Amino acid sequence: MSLCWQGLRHRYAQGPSLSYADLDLPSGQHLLITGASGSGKSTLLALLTGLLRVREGRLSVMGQDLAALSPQALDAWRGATLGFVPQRLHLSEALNVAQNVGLPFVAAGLTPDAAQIDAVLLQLGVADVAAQRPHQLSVGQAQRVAVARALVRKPPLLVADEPTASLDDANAQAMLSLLLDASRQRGCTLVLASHDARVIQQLAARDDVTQLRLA
Ligand SMILES: Nc1ncnc2c1ncn2[C@@H]1O[C@H](COP(=O)(O)OP(=O)(O)OP(=O)(O)O)[C@@H](O)[C@H]1O
Repeated sequence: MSLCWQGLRHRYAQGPSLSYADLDLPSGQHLLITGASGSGKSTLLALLTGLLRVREGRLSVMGQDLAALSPQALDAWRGATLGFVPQRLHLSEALNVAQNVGLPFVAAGLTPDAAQIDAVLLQLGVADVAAQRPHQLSVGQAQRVAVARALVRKPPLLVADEPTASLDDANAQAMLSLLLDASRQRGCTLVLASHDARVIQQLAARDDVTQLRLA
């Protein structure tokens, strides 16, 4: 199982108590988390990525029981296991494209691996803009750079939060294809939270995607 939880619940001190139906996601399956605004998608992503500690229930992500990790071990686990594509791409204007893609190494206290950066830029078709700043990129190029940054440390898990929310149809389609293709090529598990009807319609038809609807 790549993802597995039982009795998972998160209680906000000044907010709702959110409980999640048990799930076993077989290896090779991707997970699409859907649900209306406020149904708990972001909270679930925060639990799966270790940003919120599991206080109730059991949660295993890529074979690791997250509750068993110290805060330091959780940081190290996150750096080695998880590639994250945020809704707003958060590319730094102070850095060029190659430096942005190298940020996951810096965050882990490592020297950016130039060969891995070059390889992922090439794979995602943005090697030619490596020296440019984010504001010089098209929307599509910026998406590719954000996905390259998520993949540069070869994580087995790729997580995207509402990756198409602010995109027109063409760029939304491009982003979705990018995430699916990158996951297939690298053998990653993809976890995607979205309430975008375009995404749900396209992914619902695939037999390698499990849909989790939150109420
Ligand atoms: N830090 C917090 N403190 C208290 N309540 C919170 C906190 N964060 C989220 N909530 C509440 O928890 C519920 C679930 O929020 P969450 O952001 O997980 O939902 P969501 O499905 O991602 O929504 P959206 O699609 O609007 O981003 C909501 O009622 C929200 O108001």
